[in-house]
Amino acid sequence: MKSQTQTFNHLLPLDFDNVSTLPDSHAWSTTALPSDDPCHCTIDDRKPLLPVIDIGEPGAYDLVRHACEKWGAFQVINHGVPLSLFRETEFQTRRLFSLPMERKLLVARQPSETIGYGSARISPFFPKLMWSEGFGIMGSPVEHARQLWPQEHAKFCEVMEQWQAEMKTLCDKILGIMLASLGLTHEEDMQWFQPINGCVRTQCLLQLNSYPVCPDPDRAMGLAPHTDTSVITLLNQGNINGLQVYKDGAGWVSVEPIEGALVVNVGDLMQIVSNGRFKSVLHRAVVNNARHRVSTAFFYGPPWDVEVSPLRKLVDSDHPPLYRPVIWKEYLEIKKKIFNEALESVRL
Ligand SMILES: O=C(O)CCC(=O)C(=O)O
Ligand SMILES: [Fe+2]
Repeated sequence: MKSQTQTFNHLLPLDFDNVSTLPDSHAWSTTALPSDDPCHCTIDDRKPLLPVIDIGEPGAYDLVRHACEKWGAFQVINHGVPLSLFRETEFQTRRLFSLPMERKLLVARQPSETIGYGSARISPFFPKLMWSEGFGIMGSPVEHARQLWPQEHAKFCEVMEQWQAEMKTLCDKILGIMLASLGLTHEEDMQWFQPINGCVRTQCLLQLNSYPVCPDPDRAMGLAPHTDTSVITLLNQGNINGLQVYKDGAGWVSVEPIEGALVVNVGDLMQIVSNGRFKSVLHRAVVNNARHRVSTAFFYGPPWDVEVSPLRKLVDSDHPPLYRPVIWKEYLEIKKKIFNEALESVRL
């Protein structure tokens, strides 16, 4: 009975609108708290800032390589995605999360699935629950949207499909820049990344995240520390502070929101294909007691059946392969079992 209740809690978020104090289930121990670190919520002058890169500039390749090696992340500007679409996507995201809990539960995510409404998928790996709720979309969200808004779902679907299309095109481009920055071309070096009829075959997930106003943000966690399983992730974090990335030697660094910028995360698969040159960034989201924050994360990866391994040209006698070949589907299963230890477990 007890374990059933726990599983239930891990899947379904709290009805945050009806909670005025932080329940014990969501109160993190002091060692895991965001506020154990001076960087919480404010930008600290002593901390380095996550690089902001204009990908239209000729020097972008070197900056991208440097950022991926040193941080595993950067903010991208001048990427061509219209600001109006950023606003519409945020509007539709807020519209979804502001629905009453009974309605959101109509599209609750099943335990083995990634799409639908629920708690953070990483919840089972932590002793406390997170102050957030999420909604996963793969391709058309129409089935779920129809249940959420029997009459008025067309606009939500249109905006989310347009956002996914823009994110996919931009990921194709950014991955091209990342490979080129290492002296590689996708045609020769990364076979799954070859466009067929002008289109790269990929498997992507759009995750909408919501972090309601929290009565006790210093004792709560929005999204606990994790690396993304993707090749790369494009995150629109909106205009409210909350995202933090971990940098060796600097600790947790807040990522300053910039209107119209997107955060690019190097994911686990990119760390594998780059043979450890690019690092999968550890990151988390903290919460606040004043403003409801939403974000959208677009996880970009190859089709499930593709085998991923360190790219041939990055391996030689001085640089032996650091990771064994792994099929993406298999890697996801490993991640579901051992979470942040997954990368280490495929290391040679
Ligand atoms: O909301 C954020 O800033 C972070 C989201 C994130 O890391 C994720 O969805 O994987
Ligand atoms: Fe993430």
